[in-house]
Amino acid sequence: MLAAAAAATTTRNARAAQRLAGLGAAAKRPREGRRLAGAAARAFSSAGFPEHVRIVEVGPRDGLQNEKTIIPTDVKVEFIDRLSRTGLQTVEATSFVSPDYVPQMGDHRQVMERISRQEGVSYPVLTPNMKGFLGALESKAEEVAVFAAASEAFSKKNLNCTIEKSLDRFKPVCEEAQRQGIRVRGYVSCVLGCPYEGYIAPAKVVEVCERLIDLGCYEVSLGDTIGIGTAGSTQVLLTEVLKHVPREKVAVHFHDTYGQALANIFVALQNGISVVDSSVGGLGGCPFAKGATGNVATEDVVYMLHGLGISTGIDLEQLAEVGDYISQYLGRANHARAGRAMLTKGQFAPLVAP
Ligand SMILES: CC(C)(COP(=O)([O-])OP(=O)([O-])OC[C@H]1O[C@@H](n2cnc3c(N)ncnc32)[C@H](O)[C@@H]1OP(=O)([O-])[O-])[C@@H](O)C(=O)NCCC(=O)NCCSC(=O)C[C@@](C)(O)CC(=O)[O-]
Repeated sequence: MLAAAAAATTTRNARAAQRLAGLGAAAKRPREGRRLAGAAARAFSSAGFPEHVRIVEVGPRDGLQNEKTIIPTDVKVEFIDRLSRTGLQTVEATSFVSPDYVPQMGDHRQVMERISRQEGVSYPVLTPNMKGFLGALESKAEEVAVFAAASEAFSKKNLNCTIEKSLDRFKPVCEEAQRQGIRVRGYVSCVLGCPYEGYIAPAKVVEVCERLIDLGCYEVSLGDTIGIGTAGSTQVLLTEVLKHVPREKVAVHFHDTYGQALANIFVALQNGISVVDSSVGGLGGCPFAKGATGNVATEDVVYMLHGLGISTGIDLEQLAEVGDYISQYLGRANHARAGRAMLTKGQFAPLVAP
């Protein structure tokens, strides 16, 4: 399946490269790209990097949740549908949370009803408690996510309860999900720092990760909620986490406040991690972490991954168009550097095509 996904991407990227570079020069570019990607893949996979990375696109949820003006449901549906056609395997669609806390996600039911679900694409939704889970179930969600924090202060702001209480609330969610055959993903926020408490000890992150895995989460995503991490602190954290949690159950989720997200993802890849969360156009922010910027841009992550010879199954050109669509709708700058470059006339087409 991975080989098939990689082959499909190769063809799509080759076509994209031809279109973007202008046919004269492009005729050779896809071949050069493939050669480069092959050489990079050999070099990096022998150094322990994954051969394939699954991107968890969180734009429709993390990306939009902090927008102050309510976005029409039609636009959210169009956004999700466009993302689903880019080769992404996972598009986090919405949150079944209280509209008093996050008004932007108040149309969760309508979003789930109206999206065109593509085969092979998962549409997880956030469910902080049984009320949210039951709503998700009625909306035929096939995957949900519970979200804890490694910081008590953040947990109180985000979920209005302690970490322990949040885990108590997740227990019946995970049990019922298991009975219904629904996959549960876990998040841990503030893994590299908290807007209220500052430094967070890696041991605390490990403890919450282990609790989520014990509850039945198939994967835990480590959230650098305020984008404060560096390559150094990411490595220190992963060294601890990977002593206790199997590598294949760990994902990373970086915000890009300090511009370090790509470097941190590179460190995660070096540690063999193969699931990365991101938002097209670098959208996003958390209503409970003021001043933190959006997620790392998916376009930039995919460009880096393809450059390392790591397959994603994603058509980068199509993805860049979706990032542009939503940025234009929101009337804000597109924060994806690779996305902007690909869409700018006269820019060099990417050479890589894994
Ligand atoms: C969890 C609660 C609900 C607790 O909030 P609470 O006030 O303690 O809840 P409650 O159980 O006392 O209920 C209060 C009211 O909320 C209702 N309620 C209760 N549950 C739900 C629900 N699921 N959906 C809709 N309504 C709900 C409930 O029915 C009741 O309504 P009333 O009787 O007063 O009319 C609240 O704190 C909440 O909704 N928080 C939202 C947090 C959130 O969405 N944060 C952003 C996502 S996390 C994030 O961005 C970080 C992440 C994942 O991206 C990773 C990273 O970057 O770090």
